[in-house]
Amino acid sequence: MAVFTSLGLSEWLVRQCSQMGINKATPVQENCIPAILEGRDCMGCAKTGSGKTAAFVLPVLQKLSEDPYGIFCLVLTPTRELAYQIAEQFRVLGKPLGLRDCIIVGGMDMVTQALELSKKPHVVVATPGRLADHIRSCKTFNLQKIQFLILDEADRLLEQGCSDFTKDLEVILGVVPSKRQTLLFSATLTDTLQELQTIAMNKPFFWESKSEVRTVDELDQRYILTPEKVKDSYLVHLIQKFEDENSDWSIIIFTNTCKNCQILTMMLREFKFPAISLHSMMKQKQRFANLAKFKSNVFKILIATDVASRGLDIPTVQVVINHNTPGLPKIYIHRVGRTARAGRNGVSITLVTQYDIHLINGIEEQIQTKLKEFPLEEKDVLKILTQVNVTRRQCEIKLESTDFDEKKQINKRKQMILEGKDPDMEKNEKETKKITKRKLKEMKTGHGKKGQK
Ligand SMILES: Nc1ncnc2c1ncn2[C@@H]1O[C@H](COP(=O)(O)OP(=O)(O)OP(=O)(O)O)[C@@H](O)[C@H]1O
Repeated sequence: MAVFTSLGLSEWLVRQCSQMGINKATPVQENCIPAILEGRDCMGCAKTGSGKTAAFVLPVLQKLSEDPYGIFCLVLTPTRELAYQIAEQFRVLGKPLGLRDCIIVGGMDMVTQALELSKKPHVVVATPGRLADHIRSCKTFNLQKIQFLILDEADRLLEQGCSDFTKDLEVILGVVPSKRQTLLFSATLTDTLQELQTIAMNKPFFWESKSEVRTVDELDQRYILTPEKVKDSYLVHLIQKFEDENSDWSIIIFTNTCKNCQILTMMLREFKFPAISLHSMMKQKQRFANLAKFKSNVFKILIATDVASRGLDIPTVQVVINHNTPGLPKIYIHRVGRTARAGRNGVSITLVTQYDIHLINGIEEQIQTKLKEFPLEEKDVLKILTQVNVTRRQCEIKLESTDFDEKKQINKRKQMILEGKDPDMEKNEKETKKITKRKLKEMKTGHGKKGQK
């Protein structure tokens, strides 16, 4: 590994790194930093926890110190928690510069953010939706002079699907100068390479870690094959085992929906485990508070949806449990990447039902590694089966008596309004589509309801 001075970084930055305990550059840093300092656009694809953040923060700070003015750099990232984490790296490494940063994310006060933007911070770290809202509604700042546009978790930002950033990105790309340096980073860039190249237009320097295996060597990847209805018992048993065998432990459990996240948290608390949740139906302040409690080890278990699967850097996490098998290999790669970071060891355990075996095959093919079975005594798990399932059912009933589902509906409607859609019209259209689909199916099979013509 190279020392930072040999990469062209100034003394003061090398000193800042060493104060943070960073003395030698990781491969992604060694390769991308000189290219960025030369003024090139850059695409960096390196494994989770390999120091991609510093690979862009350090050269930006160096350039900023040579010609400081605001707003100098814009960083876009898919989640709010990640925006805070990136801003913190800028702040710590850029301390001697008196760096001024500003974080623009949803769920926080817009007026305060607008005021901060108008003060021309050096670095703006934002989630695309909220920044696009500011661009549409506010004329007190502009991004016309930025030197750097950075897309962290770039493939996620360009992905189309449930939370689609493309419209917001269009708004943002419409107001940043075409003469700029564009830096794109992720552990999984390759699927969206084509789209990314349209953003980094100037023959970007592309660096990808060479290894075929797409997860880190220090990660011990395991699976447990379980029937759906025994899954929770395996989870409770696993956590009990970690608690019994380790004095210092912390676990992230990923699950597929906000509701499941909430129910699992309630259930694990019934079993007296120190669990806390993180999902998108929580108020933003609560999300930050819960993450802080987990980071400081007050709570040793974080149960999260994929809102926490990318980028979060919590070195103490030793275990990641996938309560559901991720549908896409790249989601798996990011989830399990929350442990075994920066050379540390870690374990990931994926709970696999008989319906998920094809997903595991797909994951293994992509990561070029075979998962190994996690050894457990099944009879110990079956002993707690009834108790766990009864507790889960009680938690489900408890949650149903709250307004959780109602809140979900309200959030969905709010989201549609923000996207310029009419929630009632959308609902009617959906209903009509459903009815048409059903009728077509009935016509095909000739099984109309009795009495229907
Ligand atoms: N050169 C280095 N030597 C040792 N540790 C480093 C070095 N560079 C960064 N780190 C540390 O490694 C950890 C992971 O870095 P970072 O969060 O940037 O990873 P990443 O590659 O962005 O991961 P992900 O793909 O999960 O977002 C951080 O705690 C960071 O401080």
